[in-house]
Amino acid sequence: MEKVGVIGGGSLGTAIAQIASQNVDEVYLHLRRKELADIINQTGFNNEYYPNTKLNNNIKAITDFNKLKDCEIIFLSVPSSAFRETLSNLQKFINESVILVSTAKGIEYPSLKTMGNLIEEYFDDDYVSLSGPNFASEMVLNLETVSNIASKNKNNSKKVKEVLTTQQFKLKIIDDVVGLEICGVIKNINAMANGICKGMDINENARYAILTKGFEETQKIVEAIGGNPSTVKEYCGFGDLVLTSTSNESRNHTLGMLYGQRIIVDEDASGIVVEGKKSIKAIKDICKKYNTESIIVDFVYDVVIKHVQPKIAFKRLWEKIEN
Ligand SMILES: NC(=O)C1=CN([C@@H]2O[C@H](COP(=O)(O)OP(=O)(O)OC[C@H]3O[C@@H](n4cnc5c(N)ncnc54)[C@H](O)[C@@H]3O)[C@@H](O)[C@H]2O)C=CC1
Ligand SMILES: O=C(CO)COP(=O)(O)O
Repeated sequence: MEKVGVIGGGSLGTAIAQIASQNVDEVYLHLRRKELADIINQTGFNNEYYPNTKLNNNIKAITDFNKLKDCEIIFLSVPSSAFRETLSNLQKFINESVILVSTAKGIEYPSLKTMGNLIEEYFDDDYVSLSGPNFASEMVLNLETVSNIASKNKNNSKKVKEVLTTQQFKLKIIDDVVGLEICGVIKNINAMANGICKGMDINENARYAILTKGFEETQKIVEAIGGNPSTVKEYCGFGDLVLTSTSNESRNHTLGMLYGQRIIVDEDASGIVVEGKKSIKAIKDICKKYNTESIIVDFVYDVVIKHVQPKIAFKRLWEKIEN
C-alpha cells in the first residue's frame, strides 16, 4: 500500500503512524498545530508526546486535510469529543473508497452514539473499529501488543490488518463492531472504579471482586446493546479491562485514584484526555435505556458526577455485591 493517513498527532495517533510506517510508503500524520508539525518534519521527533522516540522517516506531519485525498486508509485517532467535528471537517476532502478506522474509546453524549455511528452519519457503515489492551507509549516503541479489529466489511478489516501487522503488533479480526466499541468505553469506567478503590486503599480481595463484577456487567451491557457477550473475553474486553483497571499508566485509573483520595482536579484544564469521565453519563443512560443494572457504573457515577463521598459510595456498592 502506498499511503495511509492518521488524524490526531497525540499519543495514540503517533504510535499508529509509527507502526503503519513499517508497512507502507508514506504516512501522513495530520495535526492541528503547524509548529508541532514543523518540529516533527524537521527533527523526526514528536517532542510533545514522545521526546525520546525517533519517528520513521516516511512519516510526514501535515496540517491540511487535502493531503489525505490519496490515502487508502485513514485512522481517526482524536478523542471522542473531537470525533464529530473531525468527521464533519473531513467530509469534503476524502474519496469514497477510503477505509476509515476508529481508534477512540468513547461515546457521544447525550446522543449515545458510538464513534462508528458517527462515521455512518457522515460516511458509510463499512468503517473499521480498533480496540485492545494498547498503551500507546508501548506501541510507539514497537513493543509486543495485540489489538482486535471489527467491521461489517471483512475485506476492510483484512486491509487494516495488513497495514498494521508487524512482528510485534498483532491483530485479531472479530465480527462484533458494537461489542468491541462498547468494551472500550466500559473498561474506562471500570478503570476509574478500581482507581477510586485503590485511592481509598481498599483491600485487594475487594478490588478484584469489583473487577470480576465489572467483567460480568460488561457482558450484560454489551448484550443489551446488541453486541455479542463473548466479545468481552477478547483482547478488547478482558485484556483492556484488566490492563487499565490495574495499571497506573492508565489515565482513567489514575483519575479514579485521585477521586478516591478526594483530590479533585480540573482534568479539562489539564488537557489530558480522560475518556471515562466523559462516558459516565452516557453509559448510565444506556443502562437505563436497556433496563440493565450496573453497580460499577452507579458507583463511579455517584463519586464522580454526584460527588458522593467515596467511603459512602463504596459502602453502597459493597452492600449490592452478591445480594
Ligand atoms: N493513549 C493511549 O494509550 C490510547 C488511547 N486510545 C484512545 O485514543 C483516543 C485519543 O487518545 P490519545 O491519543 O491518548 O489522546 P492525546 O491527548 O494524546 O491525543 C489526542 C490528539 O487529538 C488532537 N485533538 C484534540 N481535540 C481535537 C479536535 N477538536 N480536533 C482535532 N484534533 C484534536 C490533540 O491535539 C492530540 O493531538 C482516545 O479516545 C483514547 O481513549 C486508545 C488506546 C490507547
Ligand atoms: O485505552 C488505553 C489502553 O488500552 C489507555 O487507557 P487510558 O486512556 O486510561 O490511559
